[in-house]
Amino acid sequence: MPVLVDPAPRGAARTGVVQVKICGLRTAADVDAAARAGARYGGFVFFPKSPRHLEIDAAAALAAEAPVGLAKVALVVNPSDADLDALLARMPVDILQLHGRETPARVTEIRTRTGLPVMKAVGIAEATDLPAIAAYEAVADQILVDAKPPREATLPGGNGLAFNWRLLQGRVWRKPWMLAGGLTPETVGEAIRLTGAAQVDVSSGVESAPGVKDAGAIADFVAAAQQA
Ligand SMILES: O=C(O)c1ccccc1N[C@@H]1O[C@H](COP(=O)(O)O)[C@@H](O)[C@H]1O
Repeated sequence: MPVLVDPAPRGAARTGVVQVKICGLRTAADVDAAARAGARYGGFVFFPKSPRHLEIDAAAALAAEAPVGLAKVALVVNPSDADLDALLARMPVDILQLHGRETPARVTEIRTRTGLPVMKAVGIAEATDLPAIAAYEAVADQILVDAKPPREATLPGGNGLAFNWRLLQGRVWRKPWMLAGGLTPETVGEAIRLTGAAQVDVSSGVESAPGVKDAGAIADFVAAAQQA
């Protein structure tokens, strides 16, 4: 599996087909639905408080059967070295998604230690949150631009919450980035048009219940993103 970097990552001047990540895959049918729909990335969540959480062996079994074209993204939150060692000893992972309070120094450490591409999530609610993206693009391979979770939220992501996409208009970053946060088959086209995102990520927006993926919604989401 080659390192996944979008050919035209630098902001609004998007060219080519939008690449899609379907996050929170929990069953073989979910993996199949994502791959058949044309998703580029499949996300596996390792966060026990999430309805999408998987034990390592369950995720490893799904990952082993995933088609080559679907990059396997392991979503972890403030992982210790021991957590990472345990995960990577048992599961083939193409990209690590860091979705906690990992500092830029910790991102560098994890990238060096694991040798894997790292995608760092940055939460956005207002313009003052944007400078964090620059700090992380210096050290991560990709940035996941997500909605900032509300203070009372149990999950650091996967809350089905969108942010004001206009905040990203005209912004240019050096590294590839992916738009996330409350996207749905109905809204992803507008989100892409407003932000110029070349990559998008969804979890709640393609579910019939928390943690239960809907194959039809996955197909609709990927089609809408690719047609935007
Ligand atoms: O999906 C989860 O349960 C989750 C848990 C902990 C951290 C992140 C999580 N999901 C990520 O959040 C964004 C947005 O998700 P949504 O589409 O708004 O539901 C996405 O990147 C997921 O990978």
